[in-house]
Amino acid sequence: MDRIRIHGGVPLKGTIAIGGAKNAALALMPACLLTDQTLALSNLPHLVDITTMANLLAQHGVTLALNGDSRHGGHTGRVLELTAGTITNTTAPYDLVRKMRASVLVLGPLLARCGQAKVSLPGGCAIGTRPVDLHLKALEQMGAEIELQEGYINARVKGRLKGAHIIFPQITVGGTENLMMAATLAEGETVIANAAREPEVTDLALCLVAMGAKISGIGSGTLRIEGVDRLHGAEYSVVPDRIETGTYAVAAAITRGDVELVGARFDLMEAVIKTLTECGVSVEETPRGMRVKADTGDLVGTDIMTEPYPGFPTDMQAQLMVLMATAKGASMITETIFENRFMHVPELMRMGARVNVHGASAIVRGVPRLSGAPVMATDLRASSSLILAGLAAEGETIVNRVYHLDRGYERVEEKLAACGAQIERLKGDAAE
Ligand SMILES: CC(=O)N[C@H]1[C@@H](OP(=O)(O)OP(=O)(O)OC[C@H]2O[C@@H](n3ccc(=O)[nH]c3=O)[C@H](O)[C@@H]2O)O[C@H](CO)[C@@H](O)[C@@H]1O
Ligand SMILES: C=C(OP(=O)(O)O)C(=O)O
Repeated sequence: MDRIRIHGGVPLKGTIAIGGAKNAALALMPACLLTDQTLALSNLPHLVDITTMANLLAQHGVTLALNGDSRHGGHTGRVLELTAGTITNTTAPYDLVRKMRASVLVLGPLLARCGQAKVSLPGGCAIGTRPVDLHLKALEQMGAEIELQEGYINARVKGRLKGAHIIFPQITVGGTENLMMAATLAEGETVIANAAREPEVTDLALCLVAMGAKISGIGSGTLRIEGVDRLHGAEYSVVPDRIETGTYAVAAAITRGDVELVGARFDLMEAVIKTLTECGVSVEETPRGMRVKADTGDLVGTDIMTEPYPGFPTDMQAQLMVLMATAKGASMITETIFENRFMHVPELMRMGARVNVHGASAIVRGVPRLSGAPVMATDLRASSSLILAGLAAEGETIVNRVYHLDRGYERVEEKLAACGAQIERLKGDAAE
C-alpha cells in the first residue's frame, strides 16, 4: 500500500491546477443510463472513484470510450464518452457498491429507463451510518415498489414512474440527485422540495437539461421536473472541484504561502472564503481562478458549523481543523451533517494538535507548531487533513493508507511538490 512522506515547514509558492469535481462527476456519469445516445463528459478528474463508477456502468452494459485532451466549455481534460445503447444488466453488485457509496446513484436512472433495478445497499462508512431511506421513500412516492432482500434494494415499477410532490425531511445531496434523474423520464411533474442546492446537484441538473430534460428552479431549494418521453445525448464539462480548491487553499494558508488556484470557481467558495478571511488569510479572485496568500501576519482561529450548501461544507471540516490547530486562540467546530466525522482528531493530536471533542463539537486550541509523525487515515478528507498537517509540521510525517486520498485527489504529491513542498509517494506495501 502506498504511503506519502512529507518534510513540513516549506511555504508553498506557485500555481495549482484544479480538476473537475469528483462528486459532480459521480452523479453525471450515471445520467448516461437515461438515454441510448452518447453522453460525453469533459474535465473529468482522474480518480479511483471515477474508475469504480466506470466499472459499475460497464457491467450494466454501458460502453465507455476515453478520448485524449479536448476543450469543452473552456476546460481542458480527457473526454469520457458513455453510451448506454442497451442496458444488459440492472443489478449493481455489492462488490462495487461497497467500494463507493455513490454507486447508489444508478438506482433512479435504471428504474426510470428499465422499470427495475437491484442495487446493493451501500452500508455505512467511517464518517457515519449514511442510510438511503430518503431515496427509497421518495421513489416509492413515484410509484416504485421497493423491497430490501439479502442486502439489496429490489425496486420495480409497473409502467412509468409517476410525477410526485416530494418533500425531503432532511437535505440529501444523493437523494436529490437520484430523484431528479428518475423524474426526468417520469409521467407528469415532480416537485422536489427541500432539495439540496450543492453545486454538484446544479451541475447534474444543467447536464440533464442539455440532454433534453425539463427542469426549473435549478440552484434553488425547490426543483420542478416535467417528465419527458426520452432524453438524448449531450456534451458536458464537469464543474471544477470546490473541495479540492478549498484543500489547496488551506495548504497555502497553513504553510504561510502564496498560491494561485487555476481553474477554481471563486463564486462557489463563499463559505470557505469567509472562514479563511476571518482567520486572516487573503483570498482574491484572479482572471484564472483565485489567489490565496498568508505570508504576512498571524492567523487567528474562528468558529465553523457545517451545513448544506451554501453553508460551510462538511467535506472541508477536517482541513479547516488543521488550520485552526496552528492558528492563534481557540476555535469551535460543529459538525451537523455526519455523526462520526472527527476521526482525524486522534491522529492530529499525535502531531501535537490540542483538540477536545464534545459530541458534535470540537474545541481546537492553536499551538505554535505541529510535529511530524507517522499517521493513518480512515476516510478521504481525514487523509487530506493529515497531508495538510504534515505540510505545516516540523520534521517528517508519513501518511499511511493513501488509497483513501486517491479516491478524491489527483496527483496530490505532484501538485504540492510543484509549489515547493517536500513530499513524495512511497510505493509498495510497507507495514502500516
Ligand atoms: C458522492 C457525493 O456526492 N458525496 C457527498 C454527498 O454525500 P451523500 O449524498 O451521501 O450525502 P447526503 O446529503 O445524502 O447526506 C446528508 C445526511 O443525510 C443523511 N441521509 C441521507 C440520505 C438518506 O436517505 N437518509 C439519511 O439519513 C446522511 O446520513 C447524512 O447524515 O453529500 C455529502 C454532504 O454534503 C458530502 O459530504 C459527500 O461528499
Ligand atoms: C464523503 C465523501 O465522499 P463519499 O460520499 O463518496 O463517501 C467526500 O467526498 O468527502
